[in-house]
Amino acid sequence: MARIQLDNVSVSFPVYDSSTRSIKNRILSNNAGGSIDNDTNKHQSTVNALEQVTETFDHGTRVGLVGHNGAGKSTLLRVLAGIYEPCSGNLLIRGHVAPLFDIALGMDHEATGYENIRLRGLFLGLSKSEIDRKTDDIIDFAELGGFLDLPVRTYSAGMLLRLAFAVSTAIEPEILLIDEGIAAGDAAFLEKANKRLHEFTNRASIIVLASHSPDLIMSMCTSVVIMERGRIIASGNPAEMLQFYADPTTSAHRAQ
Ligand SMILES: Nc1ncnc2c1ncn2[C@@H]1O[C@H](COP(=O)(O)OP(=O)(O)OP(=O)(O)O)[C@@H](O)[C@H]1O
Repeated sequence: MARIQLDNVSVSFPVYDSSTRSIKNRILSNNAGGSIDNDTNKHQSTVNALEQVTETFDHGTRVGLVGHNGAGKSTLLRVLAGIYEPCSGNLLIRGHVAPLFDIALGMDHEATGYENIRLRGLFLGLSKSEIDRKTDDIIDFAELGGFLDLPVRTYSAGMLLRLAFAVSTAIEPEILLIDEGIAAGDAAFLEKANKRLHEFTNRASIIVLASHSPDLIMSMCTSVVIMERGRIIASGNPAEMLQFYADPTTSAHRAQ
């Protein structure tokens, strides 16, 4: 059974050569982003993107990550995808993780569309024989015809998206990570992509979706986690959590 367990997971980014302007920082306290630690001696700041996140997502969970800009949603998804390592804490992931963001990651812009089907497939953890079995389906779905023989640097943004989306959704996901905004491509492709996304999500055991859209959260999620400055401040059922987030008297609202 798929499972995600985060135990006091923290992620911070050192930023060198930063001007720390502490007086200005104190006057203009920021509402977005994680917390910032300044070390004036070393001209270094540290952005604390995730701080001591402890949470468990079990089989059947469809969780929405909600929070202001810079609250840590994408960082959390990237930690779950193995793109970022936690600086401290423990992370246990049981199940094959499929990230549906940075979907062109692992592609080589000098290689052809066909070659990139293999590259991206390997990047997503497919074996060579699995890629062989799925290649016809990917080609049919992408509808790029003769362009698959050309280097992908010659593709438009929408064409690249077609190819990347076709490969990314050809796998059998156990844990599906989605950052909202897979919205390039023309209308015909978007309709097809939405249908495929629906089938794809139905096959996943755990979904973690970062979104600013209450409608999307309500339609997809069984639970919601509210993030603020790198921390989880509340979690529960979607309707209650969205109400909490929209409540002008809570800190979650003031941080927007
Ligand atoms: N590569 C990086 N270097 C330095 N700071 C970073 C980096 N990536 C993210 N951060 C910081 O980490 C914090 C969390 O960012 P993150 O992208 O996770 O937020 P988010 O909740 O996804 O925001 P949004 O809703 O705007 O997409 C922010 O303060 C951001 O400035």
